[in-house]
Amino acid sequence: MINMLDTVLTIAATDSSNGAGTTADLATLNFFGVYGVAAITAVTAQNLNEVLAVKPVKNRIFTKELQALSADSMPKIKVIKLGLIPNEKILRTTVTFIREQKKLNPDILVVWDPVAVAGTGGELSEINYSLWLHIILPLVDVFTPNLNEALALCEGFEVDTSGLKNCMDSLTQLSLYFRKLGAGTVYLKGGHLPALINEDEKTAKGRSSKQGVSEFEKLTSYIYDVVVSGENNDVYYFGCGRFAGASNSTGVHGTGCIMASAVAAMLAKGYNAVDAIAYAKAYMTRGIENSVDVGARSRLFRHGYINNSEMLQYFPYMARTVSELELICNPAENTGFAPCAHDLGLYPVVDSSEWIGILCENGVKTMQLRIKKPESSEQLEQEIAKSVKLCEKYGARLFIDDYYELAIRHKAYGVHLGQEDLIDAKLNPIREAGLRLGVSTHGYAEIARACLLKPSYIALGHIYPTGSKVMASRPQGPSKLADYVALVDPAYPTVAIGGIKLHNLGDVKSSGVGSVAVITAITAAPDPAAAVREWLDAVGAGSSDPAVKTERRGRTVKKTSSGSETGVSKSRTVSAKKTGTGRSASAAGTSAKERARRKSRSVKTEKTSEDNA
Ligand SMILES: Cc1ncc(COP(=O)(O)OP(=O)(O)O)c(N)n1
Ligand SMILES: Cc1nc(C(=O)O)sc1CCOP(=O)(O)O
Ligand SMILES: [Mg+2]
Repeated sequence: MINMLDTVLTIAATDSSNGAGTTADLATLNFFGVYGVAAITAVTAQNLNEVLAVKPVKNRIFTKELQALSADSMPKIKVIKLGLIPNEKILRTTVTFIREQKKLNPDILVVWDPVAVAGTGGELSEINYSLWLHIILPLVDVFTPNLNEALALCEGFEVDTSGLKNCMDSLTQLSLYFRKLGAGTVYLKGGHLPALINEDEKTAKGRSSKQGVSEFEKLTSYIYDVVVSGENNDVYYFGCGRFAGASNSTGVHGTGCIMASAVAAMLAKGYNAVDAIAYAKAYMTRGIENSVDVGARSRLFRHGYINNSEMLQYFPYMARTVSELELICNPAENTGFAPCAHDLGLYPVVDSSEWIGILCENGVKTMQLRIKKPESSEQLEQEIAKSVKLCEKYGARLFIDDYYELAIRHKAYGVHLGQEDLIDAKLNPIREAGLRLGVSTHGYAEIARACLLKPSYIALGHIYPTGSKVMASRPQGPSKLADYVALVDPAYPTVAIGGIKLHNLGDVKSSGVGSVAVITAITAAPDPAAAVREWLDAVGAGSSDPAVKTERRGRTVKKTSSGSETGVSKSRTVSAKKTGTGRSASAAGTSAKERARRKSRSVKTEKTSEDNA
């Protein structure tokens, strides 16, 4: 269903082939359930081989289009997406229009895809954008150049392709150039990177990393996009497999337009820029892998929006550091964390062993010790040791928040880490000790990062406003919670957290989430023991853990068919259902490496008979 109030205006040219331009933009917006309107800047005659003609519309007509679309009789525009602008006259009118619109509605967002050359090679615009960057970029909230476009706009910049780390640093510097000129979020798409790698580096396959994957392989087998966003120039690396099916063509027609429209749609739906990019990227991967070869130089993208576990296989991975990004290149070594029950039940989060005792005595089977201000390191360690003993006695699962080294030392059941914690945490010792890992997420991008780490569960927060923690993000609400659960379940157990009380529990449970984490609903209750019992009645204590088969806490190590070791037993897999007609590109086009990676995304937990009881 299209929400007519989430309106996106695309300012772009037509494409007679409908692969790119305004019609592709409108198709994309439609699939995302937002309402699209268009102001045409030029008419182009194109097919999947070439651009035959570009005819700019008269500036007078273009001005009227904008006037018509901004009239009171139209839904309010939430996002403006800029595509092909053929000449300076149209660009000037566009800049004036955006300034006026931002004055009337400061919340309006602008996405700019700097189209200058068609994917098939034809020149589309006569504008020298380098001269305009300082005027346009301060008006732009999300800037989406591909690497070729970015390099054309930053004359003299050379990408350092000598290894993944240097390359990512270099792409970050390039993104920062646009940020300094005023762009909001910069989303630099790295698909064209292999073309920049020189002959010496191609033959330097011997320069292998310690994992045995050469730097050349790392740079060419996967696509890395760099996103720089926020006041502190936070860097996000998005990585995904390379679609091999497009290698002997100019690729899939219109992907730049479709990507920018997908981002615009997600912004109109209220997602932040980084989450919008994460989901839009999944949409792109799905459409590219199912693209159709009609015997032309470029392929036809296949649209289609879904939001459930089928989409997970197309999701990018997100990393905050290059060493995290390396996990993408070494799927066989990225074995994931020990599994836990799919349904963890009521999951109180408390700050002392005294509370842990109360929870254990009243039948809680999953809990977390979260001490934010320990009196001393000795007191902290004693509290952890005492809590572990209590939980062992009562057969309860104890996760330790933040202090993973102490959790390992005292053999806790698991560890819970947030996105910031993950930047410095050493994950290998946690994995090797067989402890479970729970990871906090607050939207699609963080879910994409969690999936890269293959944790034991994924926490989804914060659902409602909470007084227990200062949050950087907005409350997600039960509807987004349901979307996130649909995406990651059954691959990962899910835990909802943040502002959950008995009065909103019904909506939380309707999302299908496997566990409910609460602080104040129990710790601030007048009679905490009674509150625990009431919550246990409402949520349950969860199910038993998967069978314990190895030396410590049940990590069943199996060989996959590809021969790599995984830390989980695979009882179910999330299968890709191929949609529509025509030749599906997936089987033919997806590289063996990518298929292996997909395989490693199969279901993370075992569903025991108790799970289904
Ligand atoms: C179950 C669960 N979910 C989320 C959190 C929050 O963890 P984090 O983001 O690391 O924040 P702090 O709790 O450390 O403030 C959690 N603790 N438990
Ligand atoms: C510790 C914590 N983490 C959150 C997240 O979203 O990551 S919300 C939260 C506080 C939860 O407390 P209450 O149940 O009192 O709202
Ligand atoms: Mg933390």
